[in-house]
Amino acid sequence: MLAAAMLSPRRDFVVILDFGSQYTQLIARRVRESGVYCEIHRFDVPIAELRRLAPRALILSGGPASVYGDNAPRCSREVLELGVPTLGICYGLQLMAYHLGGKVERAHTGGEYGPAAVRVERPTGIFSRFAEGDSLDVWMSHGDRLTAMPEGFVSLGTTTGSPLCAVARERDKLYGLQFHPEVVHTPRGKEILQSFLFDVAGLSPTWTPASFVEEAIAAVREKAGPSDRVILGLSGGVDSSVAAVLCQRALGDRLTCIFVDNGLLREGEAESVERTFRGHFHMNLDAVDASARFLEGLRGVVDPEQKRKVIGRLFIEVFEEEAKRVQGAKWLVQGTLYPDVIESVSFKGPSAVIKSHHNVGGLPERMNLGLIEPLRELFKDEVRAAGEAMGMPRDILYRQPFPGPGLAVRCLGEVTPEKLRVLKAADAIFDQEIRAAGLYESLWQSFCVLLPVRSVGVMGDERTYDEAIALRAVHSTDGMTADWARLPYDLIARVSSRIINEVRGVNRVVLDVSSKPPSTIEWE
Ligand SMILES: Nc1ncnc2c1ncn2[C@@H]1O[C@H](COP(=O)(O)OP(=O)(O)OP(=O)(O)O)[C@@H](O)[C@H]1O
Ligand SMILES: O=c1[nH]c(=O)c2[nH+]cn([C@@H]3O[C@H](COP(=O)(O)O)[C@@H](O)[C@H]3O)c2[nH]1
Ligand SMILES: NC(=O)CC[C@H](N)C(=O)O
Ligand SMILES: [Mg+2]
Repeated sequence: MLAAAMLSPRRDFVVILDFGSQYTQLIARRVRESGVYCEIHRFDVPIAELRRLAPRALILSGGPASVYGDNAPRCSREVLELGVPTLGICYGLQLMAYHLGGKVERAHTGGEYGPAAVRVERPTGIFSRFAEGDSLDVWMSHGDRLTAMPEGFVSLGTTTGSPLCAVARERDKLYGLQFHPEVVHTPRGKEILQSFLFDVAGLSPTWTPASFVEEAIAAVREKAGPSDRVILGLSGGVDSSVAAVLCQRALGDRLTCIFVDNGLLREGEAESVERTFRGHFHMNLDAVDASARFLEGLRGVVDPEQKRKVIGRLFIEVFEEEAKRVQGAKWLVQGTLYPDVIESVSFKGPSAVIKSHHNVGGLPERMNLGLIEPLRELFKDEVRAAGEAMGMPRDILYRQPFPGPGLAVRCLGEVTPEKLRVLKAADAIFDQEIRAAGLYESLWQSFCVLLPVRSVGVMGDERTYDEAIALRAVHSTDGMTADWARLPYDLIARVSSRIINEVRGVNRVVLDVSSKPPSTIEWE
């Protein structure tokens, strides 16, 4: 199903057609940062659907193909005849030229990849915030280029490599750029996008966290009607926490949150979730202590994928049992975010399974519950902003991601109560020191891993033969790639000596200095 069929039309709203650029999400981010709601749709969204969506402006993304290529993704020419202000970026510009009678050719010079300087010739439309003769630093990434403008177009600016790198047919509000205004390497790119949104398309910046919260509450109320009961799997992570607070505002007592303590959470985590959501937010919270059951299920299981499968299965079992106890629940809330929605409509090929990630996805079909996904239009930072608009505390909104299978994938080999005790204690020390050093929020994740190795040490003149802890701290923007964090030596030294001194059973601490790829963030 297309995303188009799932999200709703609004007044001040932009559609981005995706031709496969690696920067498409970035375009969306820039538009939203400017206070305008936008959605990404596939390049071949049917024209009738596009009319129904009724965007106030269109942006055509870049893409790896060449417009005359056999399998080139092309939207229909009618898209350019909707009378909607349209900005084509890179491939998007080339496609405009293709449809409107311009000419695109492979550059003999081998293309332009990297920085370039655009000289502004005509400071109008998307260039209206500049002056004639200004030189703009921009980022290029293309092998094809426009060699003849379509009828009625004029040039707004040039570079030496692409004499036609900013063009317009102003009477139809059609604009094209060969360079990428959405990337940070085009420092004034945001002004160009904002000129397009506000000056050319006449939009207003109405997409604010508060307006989103208001609309989302209304939408949840409408979906659940006047009396339906609703359940939500609460992990204490950012997404489910924000979804919970939002749904509580919408539904009050009709919402029940189900929190599964699988015994694989960080030290103090279960207590903190109960304190925060039952105590502070006064929610109906069903906290199930299923730790014994998970440990029993994990007994003797060593293989990482097997562990993940056992945990996933038990999770669903426990959740289903609890859900049944909430009499008459008709809806399940999930914290699906916009990147998940985009992922499910993108045209990428199948990829290899590295780890089977799990969450409660998959429950609805089996449970006959309707789905409520109040965050499905949002990027992560917008979820946080929505949480802030609802007055949620920073320590919930800015927490590091924590995997569903929890400490089980950080306790290599078989998971036992004794190993969990050691891991939790070591991890709590690392966490305290990272926070005390003021580094918690700047790191994507920081945690301990208990290795399945014992080594010899000497403590108080006695020989020890104990466990080893690895410290893992990474920087990342999305978890897809990561680099190990260069933590200060003094901090590492303090953590190491505290863990060895304070955690019985550990006599060695090592540092993980691998990036992803080729490693992964978690060890299993
Ligand atoms: N221990 C748990 N108890 C109940 N539900 C859970 C638990 N762990 C995960 N879930 C459910 O699985 C979903 C997916 O988990 P995931 O970790 O991706 O998101 P999150 O925890 O809400 O947010 P974040 O991505 O910030 O960790 C959660 O939104 C929640 O509904
Ligand atoms: O919700 C989750 N369920 C899972 O099963 C899971 N496994 C890994 N992760 C998190 O995903 C990111 C990338 O992890 P890896 O580099 O280890 O694959 C990192 O942020 C990991 O913590 C999970 N999250
Ligand atoms: N970044 C792009 O959109 C590239 C467009 C086209 N494939 C080119 O090389 O010119
Ligand atoms: Mg989580």
